[in-house]
Amino acid sequence: MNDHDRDDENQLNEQQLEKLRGNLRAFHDYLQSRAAQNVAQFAYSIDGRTFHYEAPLTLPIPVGSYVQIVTDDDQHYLGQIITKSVVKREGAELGLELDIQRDVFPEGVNMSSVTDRLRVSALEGTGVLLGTVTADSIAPTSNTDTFQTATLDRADAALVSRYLAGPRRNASLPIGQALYVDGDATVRLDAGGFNRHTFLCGQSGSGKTFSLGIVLEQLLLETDLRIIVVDPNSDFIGLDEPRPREEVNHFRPDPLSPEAYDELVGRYREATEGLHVYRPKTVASEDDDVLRVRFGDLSRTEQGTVLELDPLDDREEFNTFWHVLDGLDDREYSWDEVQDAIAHNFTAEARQLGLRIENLGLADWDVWCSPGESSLVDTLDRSDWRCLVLDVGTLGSASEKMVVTNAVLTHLWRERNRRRPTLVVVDEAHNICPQEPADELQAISTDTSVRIAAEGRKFGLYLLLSTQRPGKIHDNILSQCDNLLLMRMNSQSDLDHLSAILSHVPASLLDEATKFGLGETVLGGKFVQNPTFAKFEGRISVEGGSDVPSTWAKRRE
Ligand SMILES: Nc1ncnc2c1ncn2[C@@H]1O[C@H](COP(=O)(O)OP(=O)(O)OP(=O)(O)O)[C@@H](O)[C@H]1O
Repeated sequence: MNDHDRDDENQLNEQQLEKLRGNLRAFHDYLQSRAAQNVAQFAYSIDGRTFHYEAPLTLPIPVGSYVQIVTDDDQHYLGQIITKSVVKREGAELGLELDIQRDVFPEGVNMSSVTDRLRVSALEGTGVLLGTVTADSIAPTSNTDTFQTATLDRADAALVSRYLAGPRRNASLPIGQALYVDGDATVRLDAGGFNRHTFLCGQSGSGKTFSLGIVLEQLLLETDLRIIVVDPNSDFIGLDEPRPREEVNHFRPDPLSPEAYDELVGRYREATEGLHVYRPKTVASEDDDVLRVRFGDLSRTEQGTVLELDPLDDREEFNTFWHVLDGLDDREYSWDEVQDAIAHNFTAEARQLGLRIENLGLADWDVWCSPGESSLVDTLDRSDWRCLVLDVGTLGSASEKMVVTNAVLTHLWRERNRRRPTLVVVDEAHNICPQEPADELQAISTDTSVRIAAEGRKFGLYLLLSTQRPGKIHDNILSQCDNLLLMRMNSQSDLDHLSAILSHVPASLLDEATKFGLGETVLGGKFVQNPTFAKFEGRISVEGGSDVPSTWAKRRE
């Protein structure tokens, strides 16, 4: 064996080198994972209202979830995670002496020791202290509830349930289960919170309509609040029809026994006795009321807008029109009576007016009451109803929808001094109160909605507006909404818009909406104690307005 051969033998071959590298890597990973496991899991509070925390990456505490905090002196707190981020810190330096002869390395490689610095990743963030937990209460904290070292862990379902049940003087509306809790924790809305305006938004398919249905069902079951639903997609025409037990159970975590189902349905039928579904004559069944208004129910401005009359550009016609209306006995005139009066006015302007009506096709609208026929607006004045569902979705034209909606909103505002608590629910609200109205009818409905949003509360008029396009709603209305129900929303600009206008839910919680699944929501405002993450569950009534089934896409046999 010559010197050269001996050198080759002493040197590590590729396989041995790979093994050495592997061992070093394994040792590194072992120390790294030990370091990660040893990340402290602690919290401290310097103001008694909020806390800071650090925890291992593996601790499942999503933003919005509940945590239990126990201090060194055994004070227990319930907290909620508000922000969460990953920090990477430099850990200890790891050094390894290599007991290997220098000449075993291939040429150019020279190693007597290796060193490596561990890098430790951990969670850190902030939260709010929701209360001090004792055996019989969860009391608000004060600014003296400061602590330096406390352990932090996920809160158990029993504690979260206790918190969510809260001390309530008002009726509670169970709407589903809290998210991020191992076990059942029912989320209940405080019915008293509906004396504020409410904003519900989420992108298409997030479960808005289904969830709104649950809120309405619970309001019907548990309160006496009168409800008017402006329903542009015919989604709530089955609100008074309970589903069969199997279907009800399909949407519940705790299936109802036949007896419990009968009891619930019995109560629901009672609660919906005063529910009337108003539908266009073309589709109304015997049980439905006919969705019609009198021309005289509209304000003069609305009437002129329907005829597309401009007081200055069309001054002659406009003036004739006003005189015709003045000649009618009282406000309760029908469209037919107006047309009749125009036909009996033999002036040139009246003839122009008649032609205008004919050309606009106004006489063919389905929404006009015949002479003597009772109008939807008459019902608004009565007190023998509990809920009115207005199926404007089936009306023939967008203008007819707006006419009915305007007639209702204008009347409610005009009669506000009656002070009858009424929740006005408007689905697809961006069509009724847009930031930028597309036409005169929209401008009128926006104007009335802004008034109701600003001053309606003191007269008992509360809005519940639902939309998938929060950026399109008039800012002066959005800013008046004290309750928020946010479902899945992918658009960051919409979320930024919401957080700029609404202050009751921190932006970091709103941002969670991008991760929501079907039916999941964050609730904030007067109807919950603090922002609450939930999944809607427990729909009772039939959903209307379903999409056309995609059976055409089925695989061919
Ligand atoms: N919490 C839920 N549990 C079970 N099914 C749900 C839930 N929420 C919604 N769904 C179902 O998901 C589908 C879509 O829901 P929904 O119509 O309420 O969505 P949406 O946000 O109103 O959509 P769009 O704006 O397009 O009308 C429906 O078939 C509904 O039955």
